[in-house]
Amino acid sequence: MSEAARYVRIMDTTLRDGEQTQGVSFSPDEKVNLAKTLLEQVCVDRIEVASARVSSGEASAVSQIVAWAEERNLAERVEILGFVDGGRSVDWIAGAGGRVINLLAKGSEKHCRGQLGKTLEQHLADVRETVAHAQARGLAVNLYLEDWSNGYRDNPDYVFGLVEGLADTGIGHYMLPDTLGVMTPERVFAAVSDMVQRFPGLQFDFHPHNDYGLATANVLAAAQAGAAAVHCTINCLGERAGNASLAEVAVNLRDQLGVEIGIDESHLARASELVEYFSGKRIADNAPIVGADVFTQTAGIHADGDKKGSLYHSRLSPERFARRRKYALGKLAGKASLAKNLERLDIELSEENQRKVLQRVVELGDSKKTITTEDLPFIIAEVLESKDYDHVELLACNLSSSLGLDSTASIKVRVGEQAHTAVGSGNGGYDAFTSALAKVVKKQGLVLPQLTDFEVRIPKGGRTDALTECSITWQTDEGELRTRGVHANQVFAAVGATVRMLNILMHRRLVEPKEATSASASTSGPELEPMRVAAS
Ligand SMILES: CC(C)C(=O)C(=O)O
Repeated sequence: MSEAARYVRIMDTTLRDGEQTQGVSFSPDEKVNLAKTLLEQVCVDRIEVASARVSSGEASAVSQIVAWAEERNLAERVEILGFVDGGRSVDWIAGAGGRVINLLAKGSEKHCRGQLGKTLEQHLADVRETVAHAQARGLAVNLYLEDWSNGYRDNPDYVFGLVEGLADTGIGHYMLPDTLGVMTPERVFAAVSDMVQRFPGLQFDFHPHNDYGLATANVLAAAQAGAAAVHCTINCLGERAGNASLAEVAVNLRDQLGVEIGIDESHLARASELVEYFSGKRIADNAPIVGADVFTQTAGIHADGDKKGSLYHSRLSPERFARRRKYALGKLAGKASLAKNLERLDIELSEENQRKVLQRVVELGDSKKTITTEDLPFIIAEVLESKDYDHVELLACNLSSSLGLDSTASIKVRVGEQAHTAVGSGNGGYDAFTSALAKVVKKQGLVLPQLTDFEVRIPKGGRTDALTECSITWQTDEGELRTRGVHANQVFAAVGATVRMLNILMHRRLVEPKEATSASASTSGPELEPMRVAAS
């Protein structure tokens, strides 16, 4: 069979190994949602969702996932880690409705002797008994050879003896973990090839760890050596340095090895985001495929190449992952970066005004500010002294915070031509401010949009007098909007970002429709709807 026709299965263990990431614990509901995403949207072949006997919450998560999977004929693709423990794991898994046990056996003689105090023969007998018990209770069995990487290196005969001694048991997959993430691609290739050739009738999985940062490379080596399946996790979660990133594994198997896989790449970024929310572990902005910035061209020369016909083309196009190319604005930006951003905002500027705006963008970049596409209209407004984004202005604001009492805010805000005052209280200065602001915007028949992310940063170095940058993401009727505010006081940075958001939304509602109307030469024009920026 040619390499291109070979199908390599992917087993995702975000919900088991991923939960062994320090500080990560998924609730049963989160597990159910992630299981659905993995099987139905990302389309991995198998998922490992829990370790047996962990808790009653875990049993409930397994039951719910399996019940959902049963209805869709997917239950055989849901696996649970279990132990050689006199049948207790088997009973726990069967009791929760599970259909597959991934049984953890000792893949290294050192562990077998040192941890269990047993010989290979004794361990084999225990494993065989557990396998028979699992099968009697209707479970399919896969077998992990724990610490196989070191076990194979130190005493391969022990490993061969273990596999040979189980060959007649009907075990589905023999799973070869690099438990401590110590292998190199060359070692993985040699060792997996040896196992595959020595036991031609068996199916081997490779289970990586990323301690040396080689997990993805090791997975590729295992696939090349003939592994039937490889393991990975979303966002590279997993014990210590993690497992291997599903997104990286998927694109490399496809693009570098040309093997077939079942993954739907258009769901990778969304799944990664979901895991970020549920795990509380943010990924780096430059994480391949799923990081926030990996489709952003920063250098003006790259933007120029794109403008002149995709000269910097790569197979990793953002569209492939349902994402969008962005062009960063900062001190490295050039005319083409600005042009691409203006295009996205549908703004046309004369050559002269583009030159002025670019100059300002570079100046701001020089003072280390990051500039978002959404900032651009403000820079344009500032540079061209346009009043376009001058719908709302905070004229005065007094915030007070104290221990044991609510914070209070007293504000004076201009909306259009009119000044309004309001007071509010809340849990912290910003909460108090938004409660006062909500009263002002309510008078205009508006509600503030939902805030979905709030990030405060200071420049590296951590001076207490540093500027603070607050980035807020809002869910508006027209999609996500991110605005920034910069101030020495972090609450006022957030206040700045909020006023900016209101100006953008008011501009969209009050000015852009009018422009569209006059551009289409209508004399009467439709009545403007009252602005409702989002459901509260
Ligand atoms: C628990 C086992 C299967 C594991 O994750 C490993 O050995 O890496």
